[in-house]
Parts: sequence; C-alpha cells; structure tokens
Amino acid sequence: MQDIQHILDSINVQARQFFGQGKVANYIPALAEVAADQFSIAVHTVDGQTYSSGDDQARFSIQSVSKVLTLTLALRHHGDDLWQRVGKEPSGTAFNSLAQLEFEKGIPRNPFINAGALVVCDALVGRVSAPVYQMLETARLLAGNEKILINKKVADSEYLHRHRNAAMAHLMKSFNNFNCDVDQVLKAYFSYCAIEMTGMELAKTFSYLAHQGVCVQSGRRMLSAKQTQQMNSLLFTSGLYDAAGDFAFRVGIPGKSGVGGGIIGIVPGQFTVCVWSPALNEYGNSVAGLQALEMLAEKMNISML
Ligand SMILES: NC(=O)CC[C@H](N)C(=O)O
Repeated sequence: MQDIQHILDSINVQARQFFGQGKVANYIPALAEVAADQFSIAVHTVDGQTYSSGDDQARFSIQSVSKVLTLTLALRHHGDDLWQRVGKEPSGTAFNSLAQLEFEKGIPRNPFINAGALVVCDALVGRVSAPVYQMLETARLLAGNEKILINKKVADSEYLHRHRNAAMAHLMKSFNNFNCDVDQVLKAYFSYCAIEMTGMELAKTFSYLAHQGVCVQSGRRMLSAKQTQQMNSLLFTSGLYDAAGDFAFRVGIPGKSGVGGGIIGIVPGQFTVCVWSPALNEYGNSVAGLQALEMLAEKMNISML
C-alpha cells in the first residue's frame, strides 16, 4: 500500500526533530560509541509486505528486545512450568532494579525486566546443549537472513560490566531460583542482547506475535495461539518496564524496548513494527522511537481496546 510508505516517510521526517533529546546508553561502554542521530522505522505485515524509512540499512544491538525471543524459546521447552519461576506482573521499577528480588524471594516480577530474563535464560540454558548457537539460528530463520551476527565487542563489554546482572543472578541462586552456572547464563544472556539486526529484520523476527504464533516468513510455529495472546498481554503490561503504562496510554499496543534504541510493536492480525533511534529517556526507552510509534498509532488509527 502506497499509504503505509507515505506514512513512514513522514514519520521519518518528524521523528528526527527529536534528535538531541535523550542520551545513548553509556553503562555498556561499547554501546556508547553509537552515533545518536539515527532513526529508522520498518513495518512487516502479516501478508508479508515490507515498508521502511530512514536509516533502514543500519544494524543495531537488539538488547532487551531479545528477551521476547528468549522467553519464546524457553516456553517451547518448559511450557507453563516456567511461570513458577517468574511472575506476570508489571514491576513498576527500573529494568535493572534489584530491590524487589529480595522482598519477593528471588521470583522476578516478569520476564522482561533483567532479573526475569536471567531466570528465563537459566531455564533455557539448562535445557539445550548449545543455547547461543540455537538462539542465533532461530533469529536467522525468523528474520530471513543467514548473516545475522552477535557483536562480540558489545557482548564482551557487557560481561566486563556485568556486576548488577551478576548480583541478580546470585541473589536468585540464594533463593534456589537459578540452576545453572551464573557465568554461563550471563554469557548467553549478553550474547542474546548483542545480536545485531536492521529494523526490518527485527520486525520480521517477531511476525509470529502478530500471526497467532506462526512466523510469516518461514511458516514455522513458534508458540500456540494461546501462548501468543499471553505473550502479547505481558508485553502490553510490562514490555517497557516502569514506563509501560505511559506506552499503553500513548501508543496502546504490545511493545518491547531495548537500550540499543530499538522498540518493537505488535498489532495482532495486522503487522509488526520496529523503530530505532539510539538516544534514550530516563527509563531506557528510545526518545524518537516512542514519538514515532505514537505518530504511527495516530496516523494508522491503531486501536486495540
Ligand atoms: N533494557 C535493556 O535493553 C537492558 C539490556 C542490557 N543488556 C542489560 O542487561 O542491562
């Protein structure tokens, strides 16, 4: 549809007006080197149409967006048992907060904050023989590109500055909610975060969430229809951490952000969208990306409720 391309092109122009606001993540030194003034938007429809605008050839670190894929793979191996180890409630705290873990006996509030993703990663690492290879192969299959890679420099940089994530993992181990070797799980987790994709590859990767669990590209079933609906519900309530309510208010769709500046959004039955711009607000969400999704929701008249 010419219309969608037109809308994305106009959002690309408008979103760039927010350059200069926010800051590129610097607590992971390798990410701090990324140029802030970049923006892309990509839409992938459930009938396989693709539209993109802006710096759409640039690859970026998917960071916490990978938590959605980790949860998907872990659910495939563990099913509903996984929910005994991780909650389903919004945390209301920062993505890397440790505070609740102590009070809530090592059970993270949800799978999209770091503590939750680490438990999910632990569950996955405990079940598969080559967890990093399997994740990369899955990402390549879903995105439709064999050449997708993990940026080792970013993964190593995260490992070097792992103390907060390591503290969460050890705290959960003290509550018997962490089975594998902490270092092994952290390395897998950082490798997942350091996968690099274009916005279109990321939009394609999550096509199954808009398509009742079946990847549009490959036809592969990733989740049951019911699990897909549950995943989208959790993304709606917790995908943007302690800014999930604001995102629901402004955009109104399930979404997941990462500190690389990417945000995916899902409109079930219609399309997935990925926006990217590296400068982040105080919650760790892309400033221009949020503005772009708000514009998209308005221009395309997206309404989930
Ligand atoms: N919100 C994010 O994208 C955080 C991911 C990052 N790798 C971390 O563990 O801190």
